[in-house]
Amino acid sequence: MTPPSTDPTPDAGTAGLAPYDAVLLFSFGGPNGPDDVLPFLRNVTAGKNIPDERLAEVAEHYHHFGGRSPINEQNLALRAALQAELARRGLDVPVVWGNRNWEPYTRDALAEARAAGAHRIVALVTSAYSSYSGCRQYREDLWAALDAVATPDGEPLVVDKARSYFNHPGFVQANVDAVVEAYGATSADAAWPRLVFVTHSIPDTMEAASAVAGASYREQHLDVARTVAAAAGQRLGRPVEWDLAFCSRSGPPSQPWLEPDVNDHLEALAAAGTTSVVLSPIGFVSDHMEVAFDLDTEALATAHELGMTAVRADSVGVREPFVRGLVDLLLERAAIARADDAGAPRPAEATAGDLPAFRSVCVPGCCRMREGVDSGRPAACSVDPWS
Ligand SMILES: CC1=C(CCC(=O)O)c2cc3nc(cc4[nH]c(cc5[nH]c(cc1n2)c(C)c5CCC(=O)O)c(CCC(=O)O)c4C)C(CCC(=O)O)=C3C
Ligand SMILES: [Fe+2]
Repeated sequence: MTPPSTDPTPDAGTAGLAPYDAVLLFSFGGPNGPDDVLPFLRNVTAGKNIPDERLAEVAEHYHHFGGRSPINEQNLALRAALQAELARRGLDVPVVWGNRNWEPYTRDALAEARAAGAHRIVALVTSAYSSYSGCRQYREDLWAALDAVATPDGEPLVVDKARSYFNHPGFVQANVDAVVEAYGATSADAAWPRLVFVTHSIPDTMEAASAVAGASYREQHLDVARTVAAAAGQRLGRPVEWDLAFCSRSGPPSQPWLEPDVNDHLEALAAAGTTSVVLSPIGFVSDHMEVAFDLDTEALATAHELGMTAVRADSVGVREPFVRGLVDLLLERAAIARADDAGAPRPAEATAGDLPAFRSVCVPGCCRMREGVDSGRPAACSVDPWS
C-alpha cells in the first residue's frame, strides 16, 4: 500500500494553470436563513422520489440550526484559502464560487468569470468521491448553466473538471492528521478507540451506476479508509481497527441504500463490547449540515446512550495539506489539458492508496442513473455529453 505522499510542493512551472483562466469552486449550496430552507429543499429534491415526511424532518434539522447551513461560510473560507495558496505560488487567477442548489448559483458564477475575461475554467467540486450525486449531477447542472451564460464575444465558455480527489495525497493526508488528532483527544483511560469512517449513503442503484468504468463509490471509500487507518495507526504507534458506516439516508424505506447506518452500526459495536469510537467523516469535505446534524447531533447521542466514548474527527475543511493538495490537483489538471490539446502523453497523476487516479474526463454512461428509462440530461466534462 502506498502511504500518503509528503512530496514537496510541486513547482507551478512556467505554464502555471494555462489553459485555464479561472477556477470554479463548485458546491451544493445551503440556506442562509429560515426563509431559504423550503425553497432550497425544493431545489434539491426537484424530480426526486423523497417522501414528504423526510423533507419535513430535514427542514427541522436546518431550523434547529437557525435555518442556516454552515456550508456557505465553509465554502467562503475554502475559496479564500485556495486564493491564498494560488497567490503563494504566483498563480493569479480568479476563483469564483457557484452552487447547484442555492445562491450564488452556478450560472452566476460562470457569468462572473466570463465578465472577468475567462474563456476556459477548471471546476473543483466539493465532493471528493464519484457517483451520480458527487459527479454526474454536478456535470448535468454545469451543462445547463453553460447553456444559460451569454457569450457576447461569440467565443464559447469551456469548463473542465478536476478529477474526483478522494485518493489524492492531500485529501488523504488531511484526513490522517484529523484522525490522529481525534485519537489524541480521547481520554487516556478510555479503551483504544475503534475507528468508524462515515459517509453519505446512496441508493444501491446509484452505487451500481458509479461503477461504470472503475471503482464504485463504496470501493472508493474503502480504499481511502484502508489507507487513512493504516497511516494513522503508524503515526499513533498502535494499529487501529476500522469500519465504514453510512449516514443521511433518505428515499422511501422500500428502496435499498448503502448500509450499515452509522447509528445501527454503533449499536452493533456496543453489543460486541466496543466502548470507545472515533468517527471520521471521510465522505464530506467540510462540517456542513449532514455532519453537524447526522453525526454531531444524532450519532454522538446514539454513542452516548450506548455508554460509549465518542470523538468526531474533523473533516478536511481548510486544513493545509488539503488546500495545498487541491492546488496541486488544479496544476495537474492544467498539465493534462495541455497534453490533451497537444495530443501528447498525459503527465503522471498523484495518488495515495491502491486505486488509480480517477478519470479527468468522464466516459459515456458515467454515473448515469436512468439509462434506458429516459433520454437523460446532457452532462459537461465528458467524452459524450449525451450519454
Ligand atoms: C453522496 C452525497 C453527498 C456527499 C458528497 C458531498 O459532500 O457533496 C451529499 C452531500 C450533501 N447533501 C446535502 C443536502 C441534502 N442532500 C439531500 C439528498 C440526497 N443527497 C444524496 C447524496 C449525497 N449528498 C442523495 C443520494 C440524496 C437523495 C436525493 C438525491 O438523489 O439527490 C437532501 C434532500 C433531503 C434528504 O434526503 O436528506 C439534502 C437537503 C448537502 C448540503 C448540506 C448543508 O446544507 O450543509 C451536502 C453537502
Ligand atoms: Fe462521473
